[in-house]
Amino acid sequence: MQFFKVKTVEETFTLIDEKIPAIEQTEIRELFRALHYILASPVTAKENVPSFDRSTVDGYAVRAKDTYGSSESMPGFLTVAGEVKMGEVPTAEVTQGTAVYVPTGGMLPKGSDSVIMIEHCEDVDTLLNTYRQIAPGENVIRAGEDIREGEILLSRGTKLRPQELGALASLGITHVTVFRKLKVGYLSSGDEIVPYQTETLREGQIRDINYLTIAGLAQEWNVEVVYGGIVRDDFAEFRERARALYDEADCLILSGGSSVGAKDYTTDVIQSLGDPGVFVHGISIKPGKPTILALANEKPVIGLPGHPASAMIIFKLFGERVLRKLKGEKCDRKPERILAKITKNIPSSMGRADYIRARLFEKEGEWWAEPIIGKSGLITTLVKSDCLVEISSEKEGVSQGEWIPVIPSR
Ligand SMILES: Nc1nc2c(c(=O)[nH]1)N[C@H]1C(S)=C(S)[C@@H](COP(=O)(O)OP(=O)(O)OC[C@H]3O[C@@H](n4cnc5c(N)ncnc54)[C@H](O)[C@@H]3O)O[C@H]1N2
Ligand code: MOO
Repeated sequence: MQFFKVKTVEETFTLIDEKIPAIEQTEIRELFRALHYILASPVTAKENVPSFDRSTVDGYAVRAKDTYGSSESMPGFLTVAGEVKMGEVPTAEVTQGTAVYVPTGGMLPKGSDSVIMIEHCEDVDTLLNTYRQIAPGENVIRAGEDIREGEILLSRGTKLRPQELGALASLGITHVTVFRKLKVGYLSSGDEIVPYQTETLREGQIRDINYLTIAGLAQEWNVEVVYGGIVRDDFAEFRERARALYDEADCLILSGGSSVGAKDYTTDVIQSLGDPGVFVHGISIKPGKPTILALANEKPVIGLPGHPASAMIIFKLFGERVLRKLKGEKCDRKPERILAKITKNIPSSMGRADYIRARLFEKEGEWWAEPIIGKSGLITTLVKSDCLVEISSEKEGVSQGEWIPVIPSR
């Protein structure tokens, strides 16, 4: 009889971070096609953004000190000396006692250091009454305030979110060097599992759920999935099919057969793929205890527990981390969590982390999580839930009304 040497959740994350290498291949992508890719070379700014001082409001460019002492009851007086046109270098200059009209985003004219908003002054036939005093730099973005020439804007390993693409666009960068898109191979196992397209099930058969849930998550993470089909509980066939898929992909995901039953061949199949082999078999977590993580010749292999809710939760928690490391992403932060109050008592065992499916709702300005109770073989427990409540291994359950960490799903 084989027993699991279980790892804690924290130990598992540490092992993933230590062991999973980034793929080596990179590619150059046009900026518009680079969303969610991981930067493989740092980007240094070749110019200032903005390249000139600009106004952040519609108003009058002035020398701040010319407004000192101005108030509603005691306005100051300036002479309007012209107007700035958008996208053009101002022809007018600001000198002592003068102001130049400037629209939001317009270039600050020479001599000015700040902009007074139009609602704080009044232009009466080029005589400007100022009803506020303003400080130097007020309502102005300085040249280089957003990005300074020479600075490292983005480091290697940065995930390109829309805001990173925007920052790159501001510099006129049209192409970026990124790690190429990952390709994972997915294989379901089990004599009872049949393609989800099967119209009529024979008694004892189950349609392949995990392919859809796991491939769906992978696609959400910008990873291509190659489906290897369903393999029967036969060691030789399983090994052969797993090997073929492994050769084709950057990472192999096997579902089912991860436990220690007589027909659970996944561990042996994974060990046959290459060294160093399995580094986690069993995590002190519920659900998903029989999870397998391995590295076969630099390629990660993940053995997911067969129960659909377990497979999806484990892939979300650990599979995502494995793929982020493999993609070359810097991942120094834990998954996003929010705090919510729990609606009922949940018992849990010390030394085991529990991830409870739950539904979030707002009541009187506070977030509450209502647990969706059900076995890990029930996919609808995930359909009804929109978050996972985390009960860490140091806790013996949670009490109704207690604030607890929650991982929301999108
Ligand atoms: N003696 C023990 N038995 C089990 C343990 C244990 O610690 N000791 N752990 C249990 C837990 S927890 C889980 S989770 C399962 C994991 O089992 P396997 O990974 O070996 O998965 P299977 O036995 O192949 O399948 C489990 C269950 O899930 C269904 N399944 C499998 N693949 C799919 C799929 N692609 N789509 C839909 N459903 C699938 C399968 O029919 C089984 O019902 O082990 C427990 N046993
Ligand atoms: O831990 Mo298993 O994943 O409960 O069904």
